[in-house]
Amino acid sequence: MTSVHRVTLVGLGAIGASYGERLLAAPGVELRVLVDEERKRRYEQSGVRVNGRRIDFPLMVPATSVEPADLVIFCVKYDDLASAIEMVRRHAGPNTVFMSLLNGIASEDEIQAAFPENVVLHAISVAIDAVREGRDVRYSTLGYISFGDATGRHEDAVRAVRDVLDRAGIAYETPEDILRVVWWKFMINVGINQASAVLRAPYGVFQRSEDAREVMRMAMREVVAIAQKRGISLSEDDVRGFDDILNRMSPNGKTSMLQDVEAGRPTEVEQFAGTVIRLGAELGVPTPVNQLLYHAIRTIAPHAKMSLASV
Ligand SMILES: NC(=O)C1=CN([C@@H]2O[C@H](COP(=O)(O)OP(=O)(O)OC[C@H]3O[C@@H](n4cnc5c(N)ncnc54)[C@H](OP(=O)(O)O)[C@@H]3O)[C@@H](O)[C@H]2O)C=CC1
Ligand SMILES: CC(C)(CO)C(=O)C(=O)O
Repeated sequence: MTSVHRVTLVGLGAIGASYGERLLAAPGVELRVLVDEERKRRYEQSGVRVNGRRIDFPLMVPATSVEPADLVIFCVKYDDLASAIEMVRRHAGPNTVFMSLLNGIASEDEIQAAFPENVVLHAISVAIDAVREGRDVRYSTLGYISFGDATGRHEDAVRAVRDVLDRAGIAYETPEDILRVVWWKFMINVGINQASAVLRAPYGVFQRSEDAREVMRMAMREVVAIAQKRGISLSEDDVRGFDDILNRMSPNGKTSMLQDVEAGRPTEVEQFAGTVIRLGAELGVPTPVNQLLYHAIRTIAPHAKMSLASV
């Protein structure tokens, strides 16, 4: 792929609407936001706002026949990834590149399994402080997207995605070792998302309280121990290094997991503590902090019946 023209976005929530607004305005980009019939009706009725401005996103249902996308971007929560993958099939052609901005370490493998012949880039969004209430999304910083090709075979796809992000004015980095960065972000989410959910704490609480930061760090250190066993070079410096990013976030901003808890939505706890507990058991790494967080978060938020606790 040499350049990105058609972009299909699935998931018009906190991060999807924030990046979607930029992509919609980008020169040479035809954005299609893929939704089911029910969501289309709902979004058209309520409108979608980003930082207080109504944005008329081009909503498209899966049945509409379209030219394949050059780039598909997933911005759903993990529980909705399987349905999003099915919806996107008609937008996929042999040259479609996929990118998932979901947190956690599993979404790229699931997308690759569904589209084995396509290029799937690894990506995460760092330091964005988007908050969604209903269909109103607000952010003070978009942070940046860190992305790359873990196989080292698709430099052309990386170049094309860089170019479209440049046109959209979305900041990015393309690190040498994207898998390390994905694990680094996983460490952050296991720490701050889960600590913020149980403490009901926006970023300002972590900026002020050494105790809150210590709750977060205790959970992160279990990810560091697991990562090291898997040959991924995370360390205490990475745990401490997150303070710089945290201190730049809006004090009123909230992690996606705290937003889920407050809105009564299912959380991504299976992807965070659930994964840490499972990998810890496989690798002989104790994970008491994540076990506590796992059960605490499942106590305060709706969750799937099948889970780590019931298998
Ligand atoms: N919020 C943040 O600051 C950050 C979030 N992330 C990660 O990004 C991912 C998305 O998070 P976030 O944006 O907060 O989540 P949101 O819940 O705000 O948005 C997800 C959106 O996906 C929509 N959706 C779900 N299933 C489908 C489907 N089948 N077709 C079309 N749309 C669908 C939902 O629609 P509806 O609302 O109508 O149900 C929802 O609006 C998560 O993995 C999160 O961990 C990463 C970095 C920062
Ligand atoms: C890092 C953080 C906390 C904000 O970008 C995030 O990824 C989330 O809220 O899910």
